[in-house]
Amino acid sequence: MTMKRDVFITEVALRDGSHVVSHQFTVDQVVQVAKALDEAGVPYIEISHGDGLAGSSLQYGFSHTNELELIEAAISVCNQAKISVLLLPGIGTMNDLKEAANLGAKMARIATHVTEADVSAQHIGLAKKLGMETVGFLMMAHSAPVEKLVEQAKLMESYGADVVYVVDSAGALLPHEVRERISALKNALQIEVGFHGHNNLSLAMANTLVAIEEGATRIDGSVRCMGAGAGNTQTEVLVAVLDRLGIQTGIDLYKIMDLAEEIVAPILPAPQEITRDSLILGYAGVYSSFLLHSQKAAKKFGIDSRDILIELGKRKVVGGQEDMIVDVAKELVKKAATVNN
Ligand SMILES: C[C@H](O)CC(=O)C(=O)O
Ligand SMILES: [Mn+2]
Repeated sequence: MTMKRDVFITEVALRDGSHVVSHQFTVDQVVQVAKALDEAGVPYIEISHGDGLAGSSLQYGFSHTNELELIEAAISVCNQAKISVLLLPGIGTMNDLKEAANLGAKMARIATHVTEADVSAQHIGLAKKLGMETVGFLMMAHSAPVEKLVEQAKLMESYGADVVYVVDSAGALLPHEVRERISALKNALQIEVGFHGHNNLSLAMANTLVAIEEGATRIDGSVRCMGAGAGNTQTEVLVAVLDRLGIQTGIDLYKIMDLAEEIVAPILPAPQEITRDSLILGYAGVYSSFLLHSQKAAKKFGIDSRDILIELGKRKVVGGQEDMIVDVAKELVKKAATVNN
């Protein structure tokens, strides 16, 4: 029997949550989480390095286990859930996508900075050719005006995307800004619209509900908020809230609560909360995955990680510019030395 779903949830703890464990997921962890998500009725489970396919590198952090091995292992234990992969053109290649599709990944999410959708044309085209459900993922959506977002989403639609997402990578969007963006996309596009939130300003749930009110039907969540920064919209809470609203997700509430408590919570290095640093991410509009890199640099150079993050926000740094974190830290140290002399 096919499950009626009003909203389709993509669980991202095994991809966005990879940032939380510095990309050290093991096969055993992935198998346990994916199996339980599948049994709970989650329709899509994303698995890749936190920065997408082929993200394992000095720049982004090396993975413990090759992501293709993780994808293969997850597919082997899922009966109904489809495995999704994330790919950032320039990090992942066409070949990486082909390998994931050959293993059985059914959905490809092609992620670009919100103003750079044109670099997704080839990858969206290839994903469609490979028979994958294809999503355009417009990151750092707070950093461009609504008209720009619409223009870029239309490009992704024209390349063949089945869905376009508003991605609040920095957890910086306020509810009225989510409303404007989702409603503009709903008016301009023929395809489905999605929303991916981060909880740095404690607004992930509110923003997700606004997105659904405006017609978004694809929603990302992470169990126990296991995602970069303060994490994403908490999946098990979202399932409960949507159930109260009479919106069907097809996900079993008790089962997703149990897996959150018994399987995911023990994997977290610390419970996900809004710390002063993750709050600054949302406040300054900085990519959530810069958190751990900035904390590391702050420790190394003996400065306040908030100062690094605020400066990165001023410079409007985008994903892929992780090397700027150390540059900024060095400049701050130099500036402080000049002031003190
Ligand atoms: C590569 C990023 O971590 C993608 C994402 O989840 C975001 O921009 O948010
Ligand atoms: Mn994210």
